[in-house]
Amino acid sequence: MSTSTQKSQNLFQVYLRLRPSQGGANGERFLNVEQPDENENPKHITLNPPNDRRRAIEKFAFTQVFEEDASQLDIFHCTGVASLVKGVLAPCGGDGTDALLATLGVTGSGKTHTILGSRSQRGLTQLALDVIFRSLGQNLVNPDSTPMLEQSVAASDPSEAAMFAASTFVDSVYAEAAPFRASSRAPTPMTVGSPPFLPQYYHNQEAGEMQHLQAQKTIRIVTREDSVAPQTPPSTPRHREDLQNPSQAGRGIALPRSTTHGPGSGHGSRLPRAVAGVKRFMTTTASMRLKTSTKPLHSQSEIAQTPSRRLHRPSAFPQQPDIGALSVSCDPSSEYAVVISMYEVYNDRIFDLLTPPTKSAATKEYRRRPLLFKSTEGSPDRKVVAGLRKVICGSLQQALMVLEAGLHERRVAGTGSNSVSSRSHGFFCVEVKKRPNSSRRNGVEMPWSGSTLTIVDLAGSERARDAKTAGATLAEAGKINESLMYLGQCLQMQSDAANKDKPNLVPFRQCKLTELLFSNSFPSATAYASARHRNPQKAVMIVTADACGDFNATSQILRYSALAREVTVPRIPSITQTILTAAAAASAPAPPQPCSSPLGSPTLHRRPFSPPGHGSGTYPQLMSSPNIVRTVSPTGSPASDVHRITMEAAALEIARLSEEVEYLRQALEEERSARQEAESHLLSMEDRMVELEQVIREDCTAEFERRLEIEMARWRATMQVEMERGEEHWGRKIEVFERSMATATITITAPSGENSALISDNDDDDKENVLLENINEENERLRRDNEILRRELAAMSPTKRQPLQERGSDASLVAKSKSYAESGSPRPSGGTGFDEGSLREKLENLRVSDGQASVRSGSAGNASPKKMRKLAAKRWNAVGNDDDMF
Ligand SMILES: Nc1ncnc2c1ncn2[C@@H]1O[C@H](COP(=O)(O)OP(=O)(O)OP(=O)(O)O)[C@@H](O)[C@H]1O
Repeated sequence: MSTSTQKSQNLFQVYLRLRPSQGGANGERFLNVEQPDENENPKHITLNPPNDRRRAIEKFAFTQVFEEDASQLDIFHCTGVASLVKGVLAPCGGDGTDALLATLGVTGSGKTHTILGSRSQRGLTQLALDVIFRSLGQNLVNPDSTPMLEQSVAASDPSEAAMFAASTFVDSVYAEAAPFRASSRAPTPMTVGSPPFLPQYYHNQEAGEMQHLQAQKTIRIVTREDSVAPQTPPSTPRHREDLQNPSQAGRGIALPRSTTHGPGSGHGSRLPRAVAGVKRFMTTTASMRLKTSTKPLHSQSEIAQTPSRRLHRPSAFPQQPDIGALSVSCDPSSEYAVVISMYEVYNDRIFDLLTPPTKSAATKEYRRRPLLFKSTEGSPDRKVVAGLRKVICGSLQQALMVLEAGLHERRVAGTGSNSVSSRSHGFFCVEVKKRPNSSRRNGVEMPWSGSTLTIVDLAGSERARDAKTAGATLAEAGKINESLMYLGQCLQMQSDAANKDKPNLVPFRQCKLTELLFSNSFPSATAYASARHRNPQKAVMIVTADACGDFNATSQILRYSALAREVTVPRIPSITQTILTAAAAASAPAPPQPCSSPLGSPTLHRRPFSPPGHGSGTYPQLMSSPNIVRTVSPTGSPASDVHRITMEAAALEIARLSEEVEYLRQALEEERSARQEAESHLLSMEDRMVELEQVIREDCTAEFERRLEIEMARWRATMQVEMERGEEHWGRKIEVFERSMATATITITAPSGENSALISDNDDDDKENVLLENINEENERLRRDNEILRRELAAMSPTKRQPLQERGSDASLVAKSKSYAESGSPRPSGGTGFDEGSLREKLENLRVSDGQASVRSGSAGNASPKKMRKLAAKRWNAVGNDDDMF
């Protein structure tokens, strides 16, 4: 198991850190570190299954193993965080190398403690930030004094991010610095202040060092009692501001101020106040996050409903361990900008931790929108988390404030295994952007490039039975375990590939977590073709474990994360063999000699195990079974022989039954875990469906409102047009009416003279047209009547025709007309000929030009067309009466 050669081949360097023990199920230590050769670091551990001698002892290899007494500083130095930072800063020019630092382990094993530290000790994140800012020194651009920095960084950022200067962001998130005081809300983690009920020795300023040591000591003595499941039912995720937040005094001393639901709260009621505070402090201080809750939230929607409030500005951050002497070099010919972003992977979806939730218009709930991990226009060959909020920090202090704000939003919950358990995989990204120094000096805006250090605090794997989770928290656990299973597969593939010298085929696209962790591990397909070739990231995984914790969960994690694994110890003889040996020894005072048995078999064997339902027999069956072989002492009495045979059969039966029981127990365990997984999957699916439904409803409502708006606008426009048209119509009518009134007035007031003649002329034209129209209509009618009459006439007898013919038939009329035409003689006026000419004559007659007629026609001109028609008809009748046309 050589780890040195693997160091170069693996995608991850894998370190193991053991936490100070809390005690396992029975407090038995199952994990031992193998002592290394002289001047070497420990690299191997052995895993001895507790209370189960039949399970093999396994041996695992890691890049390095850190024992319980390893400090944060040891971890920082030995895992090579400084060299990761150096790769990111790229002191020799170029874009540098992306780096990934992650922790993996069972819930409560110390992942968050390692990555984020406690209120007295800094974690790897704070230490890495410290090194970055100290190393950049004068080369770091100050966002507050550099105009247009956000714009220029945003222009070179491929992830469609919203860029902010840290001062703007911090002012929007934090309220003004306030002195320590009791409030309705727990203060921000790591806030320094003097709790009102500190015991005397904590208040002693001169004893600062002692306090510090005391604080560290308290961290080391976390007891199992402190971490037992809360009395209240397990709660679901909650906001950090809802978590109880003990303050920190001086250097890492802090006591809680309110009673909580978390572990320790139960003790708090029984212990004196200060002691209870210390007790709770012990359970909570080892992580810088807030661990216990004052108000449990029961579902994700409850979280969504909680509007974000302004946080209390932290007044100080821990300074230990001190790495003031450490800095790495940066590129002196470049200027740098440090850009920070934070997000979490929750239920396989990505949520920004620096963007506050927004209130949904439809549901009135506060929700975060999931983001996509995708290729963008600016990054076609590499996927990026698109649409994050990113903050440009000009100092370590600003970066820590941003980190604090992001952690405040991360989902945590109290479970039976950890009082504040991370329910999501947290990603903290430090992008170190760089461009040539000369860029601004020459007035030419050069694009920013650079690399990213990503620090990941993974959620811990957990067993529902131990964690005592239910409902949404159980569903989350299902998702967490599922994503960790995929991560395990990827890690196993990488170590298998490294061991077998085969190319890495890591199935990292199975879930968001593995995609985010591994997608930068390989050069992209198009990277070689593109001008900017990026190196694969350098990655460090720190596996955390409790040597006395949950054996099954720990061994599972170690199995897939270790760089190499070996089964070193053969199986211990089974119970069957033990019983048989004992039975044989008991019943054989003298060495037994084989003799012919009734069944005639020569040797004694264990009956092979058959799973239930495969013909396992009862005692009489066993006795008659040909597989059973008995040994009979030649000197023994028949009674003792029978006794011995009975014993052997009993031993076999016991062995068979115990194997059967074992088999059933395993099957049951598998079934149970499968059921739990299925249930949690179902719950998470239900949650997802509810969320989807909500999103669809919101979308539908928005769409409906949009369409309604369009329809309303269209309707309003149509109505406007109609109204205008109506107004125009009535305007025209009124105009016509007014004109006719005016004409009538003029005609009445000036019946004679020049004007009168003129008006009369126009009126005459109008009258003529109307009359002509009426005459044509009348003509038509008369033609029809005429036709009818003619038909009637044709149907009559000749005697009856005569009188009518005398009145003049059509034919005679036509003839008459013809004769007039031929003779050229004028037609007699008032004749019965029905032709246009005579009608015109009649019209001419009608246009009697005396003043009276003009008046009448003038008034007719003002009348409606209907009235005019009536008038014309009357006149026609008058004419008809005068001159009978027929
Ligand atoms: N090396 C350590 N030294 C001191 N205390 C530790 C150490 N590791 C863990 N602890 C303490 O154990 C408790 C649980 O640790 P932590 O929250 O880091 O676990 P975790 O692995 O992040 O759990 P989860 O996955 O549920 O979030 C914390 O109170 C922490 O302070």
